[in-house]
Amino acid sequence: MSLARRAATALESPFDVFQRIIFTALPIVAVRTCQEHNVLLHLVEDARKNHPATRITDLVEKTGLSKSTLQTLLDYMGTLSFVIRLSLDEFKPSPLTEMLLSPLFIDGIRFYHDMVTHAFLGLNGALSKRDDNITAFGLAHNTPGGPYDWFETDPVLKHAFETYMKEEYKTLPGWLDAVDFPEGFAQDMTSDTPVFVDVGGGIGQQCGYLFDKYPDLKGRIILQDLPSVIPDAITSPRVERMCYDYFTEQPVKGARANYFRQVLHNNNPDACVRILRSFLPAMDPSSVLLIHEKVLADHETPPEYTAGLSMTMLAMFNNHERRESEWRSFLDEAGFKVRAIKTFTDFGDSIIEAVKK
Ligand SMILES: C[S@@+](CC[C@H](N)C(=O)[O-])C[C@H]1O[C@@H](n2cnc3c(N)ncnc32)[C@H](O)[C@@H]1O
Repeated sequence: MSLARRAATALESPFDVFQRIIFTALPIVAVRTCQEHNVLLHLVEDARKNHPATRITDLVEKTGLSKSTLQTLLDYMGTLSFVIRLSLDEFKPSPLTEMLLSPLFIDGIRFYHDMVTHAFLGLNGALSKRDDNITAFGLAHNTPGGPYDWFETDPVLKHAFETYMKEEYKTLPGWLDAVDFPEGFAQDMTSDTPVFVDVGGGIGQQCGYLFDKYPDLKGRIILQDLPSVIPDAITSPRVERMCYDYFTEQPVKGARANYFRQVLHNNNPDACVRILRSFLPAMDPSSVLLIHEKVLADHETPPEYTAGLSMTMLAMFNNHERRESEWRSFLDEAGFKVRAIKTFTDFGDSIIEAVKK
């Protein structure tokens, strides 16, 4: 993909480059609008009923949007191949339309459109303030708190975020393809041994991934997150749910694997050091930290997706995705040494295995 993108960029004229930049916000705006007003749903439902096309006058009636608004929106959606125009007044779904109605696209786009895109637009202003305590997210949403505080008052966006976190990586290789968990972390133990603690584990999708892959795994699987998140989490006899603030001492002692997925990239280096140090008293000689994050090569430009996620961290938390040397440096500062780094996607998704020094 990135090769194709570079080839296309090489062919672009200055006029093309300018349009590409100024219309950047439009795909997410057009898709979110068509989702919210059920435009895509009506196209798909008509196709399922074997209607050869959906007439614009029917869409006007069903959505309440005006004919000219629908024409404009659907013209733009057509340029993205998200719908197909058949005539002046008739449309049908493209091969991509139904995908835009799946949980990842509905909730992931809602989360990015309603929350993150505003923060992107606040970034320039926030950086101009020259104050590390001001985030683009805070400025854009006029709030002193961070995104996780915001979720406590906005259950719809909180649900959208949880679905996005659950669904986004399903099509990529998983971390258990890179790590032999039973061999590496589950030897010589009883059913009382804490084998896996998923710290800031959200609704517990990685706990589910572990016990689905290894149904005979012995030992306790523990999911930890904030009190506002745990009630939404997976209910399974295999998973103990626990409210825990990762800035306080880890209460589960001697766990084989303390796993953090996309938790540390929300926190600045000082906060990461504080979080990691809160695990030192809980680590015994068989305990390992498994940090599941992007590990960017020190001297390379990351892929577009990873660089975009890094911009998201900048806008939302004043943070970024980290290079290998940064991970090594603050793990060292927190009292850990890196035992291995296993990278398992083209986007830098990696497991950093770290042990107490
Ligand atoms: C980016 S999400 C990652 C969720 C999950 N690990 C995953 O990868 O799907 C970060 C998680 O950290 C949790 N979190 C934020 N602050 C926390 C804190 N102080 N203590 C524990 N969890 C926290 C959030 O509620 C959220 O579920």
